[in-house]
Amino acid sequence: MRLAPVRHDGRARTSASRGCTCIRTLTGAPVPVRHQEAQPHLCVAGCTRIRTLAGAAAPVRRRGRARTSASRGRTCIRTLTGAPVPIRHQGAQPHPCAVAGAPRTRTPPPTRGTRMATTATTARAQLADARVYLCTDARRRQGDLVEFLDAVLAGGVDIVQLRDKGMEAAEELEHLAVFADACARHGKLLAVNDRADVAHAAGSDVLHLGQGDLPVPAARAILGDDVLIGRSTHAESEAAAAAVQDGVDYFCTGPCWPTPTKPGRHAPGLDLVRYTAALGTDRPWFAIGGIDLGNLDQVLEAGARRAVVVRAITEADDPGAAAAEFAKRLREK
Ligand SMILES: Cc1ncc(COP(=O)(O)OP(=O)(O)O)c(N)n1
Ligand SMILES: Cc1ncsc1CCOP(=O)(O)O
Ligand SMILES: [Mg+2]
Repeated sequence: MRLAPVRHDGRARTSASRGCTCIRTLTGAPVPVRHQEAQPHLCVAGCTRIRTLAGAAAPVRRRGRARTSASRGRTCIRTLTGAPVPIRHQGAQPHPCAVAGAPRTRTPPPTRGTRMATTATTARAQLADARVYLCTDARRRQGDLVEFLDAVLAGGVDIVQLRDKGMEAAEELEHLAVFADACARHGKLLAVNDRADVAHAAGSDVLHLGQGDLPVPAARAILGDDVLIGRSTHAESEAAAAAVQDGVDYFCTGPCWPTPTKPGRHAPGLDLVRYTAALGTDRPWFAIGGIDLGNLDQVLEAGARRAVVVRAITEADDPGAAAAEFAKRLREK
């Protein structure tokens, strides 16, 4: 993944605001990014901005820290809905706001909700160690989201994704704030499905993209390098491509069995799991689709060491115990 050169030009808009436009070229194509600020921009020391997203003005505190000599990462802590969330930026050059004289004080590590934000390095190490990846809806029917998340994350789920198709972004962000707090309590990874803009706004560790979703370079243009990106694969050619594609951190193969959770999706079955295992890739990959505790041994025998699960945990009488059993059996292999 190429680092993105970022030009950050500040210019006064009104007496009370400052606007700047960052031109990012992550995929070769320049992407204008507009900011609205309430005060002079203190990128390194932290500043308060008013950012207008979806028409809503939100105070933003911005913090920056050097990553490598060629790149800088920044995390903005915003309060859009009461819950602070980080925003990650990538830039290849020192941020001109800092060059323009903002005080360069050491900043505390970025935070999301009540937790220390997962650094990209830590998140990638966690991904490498992950065995159980849960996709769940927001439990609106059960009304037990917090308890459910605490149970499954304590039980052994390593990554949890909010997968609630058709939900509007504002509502998704509200639920994701609850997921983020739960992940913070348990030190686990938060994943967003489909939408890079929502992953960015939620400060997610992970974005999951299917074959028909946003192309990976387009998602990287929004998210930078620090958010992990995963892909779905349903055929040998897709799995082989995902194993080597730039910008992909992990991939999933399946469905292993037809599943009502993904209606209409042809199931390539365990042959695809066997094929993927034979690739011998170092890139983390998960088997998905129709996996439960009754057929998990077949998935393991086919060569998978990681699994994505929906119903076998979300519909279990004891979701925490089901998560623990998946974790135990995947880890003892
Ligand atoms: C971890 C994980 N794996 C696969 C999927 C499926 O993604 P996709 O094929 O884009 O289908 P939808 O989930 O978007 O309906 C996933 N979401 N998460
Ligand atoms: C989202 C998705 N993509 C392929 S299979 C699947 C759903 C798996 O759900 P379940 O574990 O309930 O079969
Ligand atoms: Mg998708």
